[in-house]
Amino acid sequence: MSISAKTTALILLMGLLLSVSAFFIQRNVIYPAFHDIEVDYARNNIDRVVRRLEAQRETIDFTVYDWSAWNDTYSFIQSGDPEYIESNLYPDTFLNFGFDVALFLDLDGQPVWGRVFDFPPEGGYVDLSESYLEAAVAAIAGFRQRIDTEAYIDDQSTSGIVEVDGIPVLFAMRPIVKSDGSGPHQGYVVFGQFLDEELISKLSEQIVLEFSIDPVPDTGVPASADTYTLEIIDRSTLSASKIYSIEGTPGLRATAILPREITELGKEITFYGVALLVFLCALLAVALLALFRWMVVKPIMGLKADISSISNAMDYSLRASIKNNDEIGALSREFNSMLGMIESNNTELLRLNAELTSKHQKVLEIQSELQSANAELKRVSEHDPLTGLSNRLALEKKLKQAWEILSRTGDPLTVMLVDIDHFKRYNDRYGHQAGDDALKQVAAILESAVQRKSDMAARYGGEEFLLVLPGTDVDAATEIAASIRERIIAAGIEHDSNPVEPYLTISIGVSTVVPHSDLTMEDLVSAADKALYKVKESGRNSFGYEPVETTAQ
Ligand SMILES: Nc1nc2c(ncn2[C@@H]2O[C@H](COP(=O)(O)OP(=O)(O)OP(=O)(O)O)[C@@H](O)[C@H]2O)c(=O)[nH]1
Repeated sequence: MSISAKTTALILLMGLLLSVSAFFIQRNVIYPAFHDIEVDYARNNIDRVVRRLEAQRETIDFTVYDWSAWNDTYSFIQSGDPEYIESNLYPDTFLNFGFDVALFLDLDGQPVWGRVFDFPPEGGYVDLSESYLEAAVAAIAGFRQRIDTEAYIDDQSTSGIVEVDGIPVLFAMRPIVKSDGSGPHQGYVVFGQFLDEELISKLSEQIVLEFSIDPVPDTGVPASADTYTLEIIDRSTLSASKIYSIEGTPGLRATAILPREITELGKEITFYGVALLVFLCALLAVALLALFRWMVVKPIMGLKADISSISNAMDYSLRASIKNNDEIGALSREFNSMLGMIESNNTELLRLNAELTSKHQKVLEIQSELQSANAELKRVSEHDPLTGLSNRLALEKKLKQAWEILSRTGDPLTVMLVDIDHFKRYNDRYGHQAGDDALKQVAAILESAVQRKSDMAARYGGEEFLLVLPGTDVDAATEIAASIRERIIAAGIEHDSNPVEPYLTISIGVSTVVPHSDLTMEDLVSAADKALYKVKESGRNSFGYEPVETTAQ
């Protein structure tokens, strides 16, 4: 797997991890945070509804307070004077003060005066007293028990919600006292307001929030101030409810249907956040990869191409180009330094090789000279310097070798001892130099007379020569000896002091034997010598044969 592929995989993995992390962070942290904000928002809104209802109750209570601590009301409740009603409590008074129900109760809770009006939106009013007054008194009168008559009477009041013919009525009740707040109290003033659709709609407009109310039966269990009910209706709406309690008694459940804009916003932010992150990760991955390829892969591939071309060309004087001052640049420098070392080693190697070749050449020359010298030494050591024939040393080696070979093959070995007749006289007559020349001439004739490769003509000593003829029997030897004598005569070398003939003559002693262990080489040569002696005795210029006799014989 290439570095590029590994890096791509790593970056993609990191991008994936980042995106997954972002997704889970958005889902488990940000989205729940939005949800909490939405819940707070819902609670705040339903609290606004409850506060608005409470404000409405306070308004009623404030109005009740005005009317209950008024000397005219105090007198009215005692006297029942209709003048008070006619002067103050006509329908418009209801409308102006914002109540629908007005009750003046005596200390026993019996109505001294009471009216129930409805004010339709189209104007005017409807007197509902006949239908609802009795029910309203029955529902409300009992609340006077909540007023503590032993306490400072001017501070006493009570409020509540009752249902009159299925419609909740928000009311306030206070004891009737004198204008200065003193008592004893003489009954109770109650003003109430129908919490009908019209009023709820009006209140909704005021707080810019639609809500609805439902009566809550008094179970006797006080509702907690923090009792909220939140229900998700669908993706875009939720319902928030809270019990509106008065003096600890649950009265109404206020419910608002709220848009889930915050959650939707959270979802959108989560979605777009993750999408943006994924996009940025992809962008970053592409950018990082491009950067990586440009900064790392490209220089490495460049270095690889340089190395390949240098390696293929095997030219270590070339250098890799250094384009960056970073780790890859350092690598290129190291490579170049290594090339320098290789080049220097190569040069040294070539120099050493040339030196070695030259030395080898010299050794070969010396070897050749040595061989020549050896050959010359051998030649000199085995040849006679005057005649060029083999000398005694070579002769003895030859004889020994031929003796050993022929003793195995059973072939005959002939030796001929050749001696120049009266050579002393020749020297005396012609001089020693002429003697040397004559020796050379005789040697040349002897050399040409032995034809086989295995034959040898050697200078035996002085004017004596010995011919060694392996494989030559007596007959052939006799022929050769005769031929040699004739060739010497034919040479016609003047020797006028020779008593035999006026030219140079020779005498030859021949002996032939099949070598065997009972004889020695010396026996053979001795026989030839004996034959020569006999020839010399019998007048010279001839040849003679003498068989071999063992030393023992
Ligand atoms: N010029 C020359 N003479 C040599 C050489 N070697 C030996 N001689 C001579 O050869 C002569 C041999 O003489 P002798 O041994 O008496 O024999 P000869 O005179 O040949 O008599 P016969 O052999 O009996 O016929 C001597 O005078 C030697 O000096 C040589 O290398 N050069």
